[in-house]
Formats: sequence, structure tokens, C-alpha cells
Amino acid sequence: FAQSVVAPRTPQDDDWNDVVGLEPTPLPPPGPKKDETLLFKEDEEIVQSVLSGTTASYELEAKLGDCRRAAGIRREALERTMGRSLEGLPLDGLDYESILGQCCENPVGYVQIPVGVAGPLLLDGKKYMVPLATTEGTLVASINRGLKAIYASGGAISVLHKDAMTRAPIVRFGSAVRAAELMLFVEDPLNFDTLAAVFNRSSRFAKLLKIQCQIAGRNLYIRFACSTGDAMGMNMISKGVQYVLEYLQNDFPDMEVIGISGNFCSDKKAAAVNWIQGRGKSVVCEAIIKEEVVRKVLKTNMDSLAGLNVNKNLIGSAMAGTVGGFNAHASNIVSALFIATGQDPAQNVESSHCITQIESVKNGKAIYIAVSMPCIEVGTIGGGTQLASQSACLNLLGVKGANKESPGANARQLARIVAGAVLAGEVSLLAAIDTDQLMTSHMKYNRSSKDVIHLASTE
Ligand SMILES: CC(C)(COP(=O)([O-])OP(=O)([O-])OC[C@H]1O[C@@H](n2cnc3c(N)ncnc32)[C@H](O)[C@@H]1OP(=O)([O-])[O-])[C@@H](O)C(=O)NCCC(=O)NCCSC(=O)C[C@@](C)(O)CC(=O)[O-]
Ligand SMILES: NC(=O)C1=CN([C@@H]2O[C@H](COP(=O)(O)OP(=O)(O)OC[C@H]3O[C@@H](n4cnc5c(N)ncnc54)[C@H](OP(=O)(O)O)[C@@H]3O)[C@@H](O)[C@H]2O)C=CC1
Repeated sequence: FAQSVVAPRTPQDDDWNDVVGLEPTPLPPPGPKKDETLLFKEDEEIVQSVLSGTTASYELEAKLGDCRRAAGIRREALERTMGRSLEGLPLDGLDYESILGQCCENPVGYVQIPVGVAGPLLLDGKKYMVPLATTEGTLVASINRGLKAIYASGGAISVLHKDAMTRAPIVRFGSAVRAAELMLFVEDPLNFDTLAAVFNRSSRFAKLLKIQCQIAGRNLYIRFACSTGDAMGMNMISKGVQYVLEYLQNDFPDMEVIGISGNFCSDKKAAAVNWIQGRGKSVVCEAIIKEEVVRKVLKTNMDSLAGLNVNKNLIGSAMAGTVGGFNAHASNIVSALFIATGQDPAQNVESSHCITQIESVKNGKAIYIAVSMPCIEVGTIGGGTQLASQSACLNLLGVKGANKESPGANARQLARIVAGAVLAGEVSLLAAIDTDQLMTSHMKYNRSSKDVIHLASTE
């Protein structure tokens, strides 16, 4: 190890590929490819211009006015520069115009992720079939089993008790006294209507709900909370906050804006502030599962399941010092649903904050299970939700796009569905761990048969 550190290698070194353990995939022989990268004869000239540095790769869309053509030229230039093939990464099949200026810069193709379906999820009296984009074999089967158990017991009930996206800029003064003066000003209820009017001018749908500060020396962190209609809302709230900061600068000219985000928001990080106060949609989802269903569908018994939940999800997570991680695998379900429906996958961090509770009820004839998720950050408009495949998954759930009659209703319904699916995933995985089924089920659904045979032959 020490030797490899003292002798750093570069991609130009002959033995580079031995060091990183990667053999370059040779470029395919000339001839027709599955996806034709270059569409026109003159594209070869443009590839040369990118290779020589005369044309910046990221300018191709603007220069050509044809996004698919730009992606093909960029990809061809990339393959030649690196001497590595991108065969296997599809090029055709994506609407490149629809991602321009919205979803991704410098596109060279797209990654395929299988979408499985689980259900029905019987939630608040309605049935949903849940699309899940994952490469973890067993996950869909597990959620499906949990949903079956919930369905057979009469369904789940959800409560959405908060809907507020947050953004907290950091501002700084010459002294803590001045920082405190601004804190008292923005937190004064008498000033709220004025600040809300300034904020609300930034959008037809974003509405300021609350401002709360945290002070550290002469730094002030101002946490704005607002409703954002059917959008997840990060661009919307950032725009609104910018308007308010510009307004505050009039009365507090000595205020220095250090950054529009000061991490007290807190976006894409595990944080106690989100766990305690919520961010995005705060949802609780609960169900009562009958003893017979626990025995027949989940193949376990109620006392043992409730005990495992306490020892693993509560005590075990406390011992691990978790923030928001008092659950078995909420992030599995959140990520799969996020990717399928075009959410920002990085917000999986706080969206997966969840505490799972299981207790015996009805004189020991059933279990009560609940998941409390204070930070589900979802939208049905904006970001990746408008892409064709993600939009199809939202359509399957009946929450595609903006809700014209009641703005925000689609996004809130999606948050409830996320919590319902998490409830199912929790009960099924816990049952699998309780019955020592976790490993065997993953050997069956999560490994190629070749490896399973190998494992069997070495036992
Ligand atoms: C795999 C099962 C469900 C089998 O469980 P089983 O009870 O043997 O299944 P079954 O064949 O008796 O079928 C019961 C029901 O499960 C569903 N089901 C059953 N098979 C399928 C399938 N192929 N495709 C779709 N649905 C399926 C289906 O609903 C079926 O009902 P039916 O339709 O037959 O009336 C079970 O063993 C299980 O849930 N295993 C747990 C797997 C799991 O949850 N993995 C998640 C990832 S683990 C991880 O990433 C996080 C971790 C573990 O590290 C976190 C931590 O630290 O705890
Ligand atoms: N800027 C940042 O700091 C961060 C940005 N992001 C990214 O932000 C993107 C999402 O931002 P977000 O603000 O959600 O989306 P958008 O930026 O797409 O904003 C939503 C747009 O939809 C319009 N709209 C129309 N109908 C509705 C409706 N019913 N409800 C709400 N809006 C409606 C809004 O109108 P109007 O113009 O009137 O508001 C607005 O123009 C994602 O790509 C995400 O990855 C993620 C984290 C941080």
C-alpha cells in the first residue's frame, strides 16, 4: 500500500490499468453501431473541432440547435479522447430537447434502471400500483409482500401534518449585536406580512409560512419555510429568499450575504433540524396487521417482530448514534420511488428519515405498525418529473403534473404514497430478518444463478 502511494501513476503510464484493475474496452471496429453516434457527414468535422479544443463540448447544443446531434458528436469525441468505448450506454431513446436547460448538461446517453411494480397499496381507501426503479433484486418482492400483508388487514391510513420546504441563507455582520438585531426583526410577527409579500412576489405558488433563525457569533442563519404547490420547491424557495435578502439589504446595509444556503436548511444532508422540525412533507402512515396475516404472509409471530423492531430499529439505531435512522431500510423504498418518479435522488438523505414503531394491540390479536417520516421532499412538476418515463410512473400513480383544482394536492398525495410503500418495506424486511430469511432471499433474487451454484458447491 505504501509503495502504491509513493509512486502515483497517471493514465498515460503503461501499467495504469493494472493499478486500478480496469482493462480498457477497445473501441468497436468501424461499421454500423447500434446507435449511430454521428448523424451527418459534416459531423466528423465538428468532432475534430471538439477534439482540437476549437469548439467547447458544452456549446454544441446552442451551436447546432439539435440536441440529439450534439449528444452524438460529444460522445464520439469522448470515446476517441479516452480510447474507451461507451457501447452499452444507450444514446437513442431519450428526448434530448426535454433535458436541455432543465435536467442535465453535457449529455452522452442515459443509464437504464429496471422498474418493477408492487401492489396494490391500499392507502386511505384507494388502491395504487407502486413503480420502483431499483437494481437490488428482492426489494420489489419484499415491498410486494408487505403490501399484501397490509391489504389483507384492511389497508393503511396516512396523515400529512406539515408541508413546508426550507432554505436558510447565512448572513454576517460586524458584531453579534447587529446579527441579533436582524434576528429580532425577521422573527417579529409584526414584520411577517411585509416579508411574506416580498417573498410571494417571486412565484404564483410559493407562499412564505415561517422564518426562524439560529445565531452563531456574528453569523445569522435564517431558515425560511414555504409551501411550494406541486413542486418539490428548491428553485422556487431559493428565488423567494433572494428577493427577501435584497429587500433586507435596504434596512441592514451592513449585512453581508455569505451564501444563499448556510446548511441550516438543511438540503441533502442528515440533520437534526430536519428530523425535529420537518422539511418538505411530514407524513405518518399506520396500519393494524392481523395475527393470522403476520403468521401466514410474513411467516413470523407478533411478539418476536415487535421485539426485533425495538432491539434493532430503536436501541440498535440509538447505539449507532443515528439522525433520523430509526428504521430498517426506508431509504431503499424512498430511492426506488424517487428514481422512478423523477425526484431529486440526492434528497433521499433526509427524505428517508423515519422512525418505525411496532406494538401488540387488540389483546395480542394484531400488531400496530407506523412509520413517521418528517422530511419527504417530492414534487410532481419541475426537475426530472417531466421526462417521459418518470412522467409515465407518476401517471400510473394518478399524480402526474400540476393539480389544477388544488395546487399541491398531487405532490402531497405522492408523499403519502412514499410513506405507505415504506410501511410495507419495513414490515416485510423486519419479518425476513426475524425468520433468518434475509440471506436466502437475497441469494435467490439478488445474485446470478452462476454465483449461487458456486456458493452451493463450496458449502
Ligand atoms: C423475498 C421474500 C418476499 C420472500 O418471502 P416469502 O414469505 O417466502 O414469499 P412467498 O413466496 O410466500 O410470497 C409471499 C408474498 O410475497 C410477495 N412475493 C414473493 N416473491 C415475489 C416475487 N418474486 N416477486 C414479487 N412479489 C413476490 C408476493 O406478494 C407473495 O404473495 P402472493 O402473490 O404469492 O400471494 C422475503 O424473503 C423478503 O421480504 N425478504 C427480505 C428482502 C428485503 O427486504 N430486502 C431489502 C433489502 S435489504 C437491505 O438493503 C437493507 C439492510 C438489510 O441492510 C438494512 C438493515 O440493516 O436492516
Ligand atoms: N436551487 C437549488 O438550490 C436547488 C435546486 N434543486 C433542483 O431544483 C429542481 C426543482 O426545483 P422546483 O422549484 O421544485 O421546480 P422548478 O424550478 O421547475 O419550479 C417549478 C415551476 O413550475 C411552476 N408551476 C406551475 N404549476 C405549479 C404548481 N401547481 N405548483 C408548483 N409550481 C408550479 C412554477 O411557477 P412559478 O414560476 O410561478 O413559481 C415554477 O416555475 C430540481 O431539478 C432539483 O434537482 C435541488 C436542490 C437545490
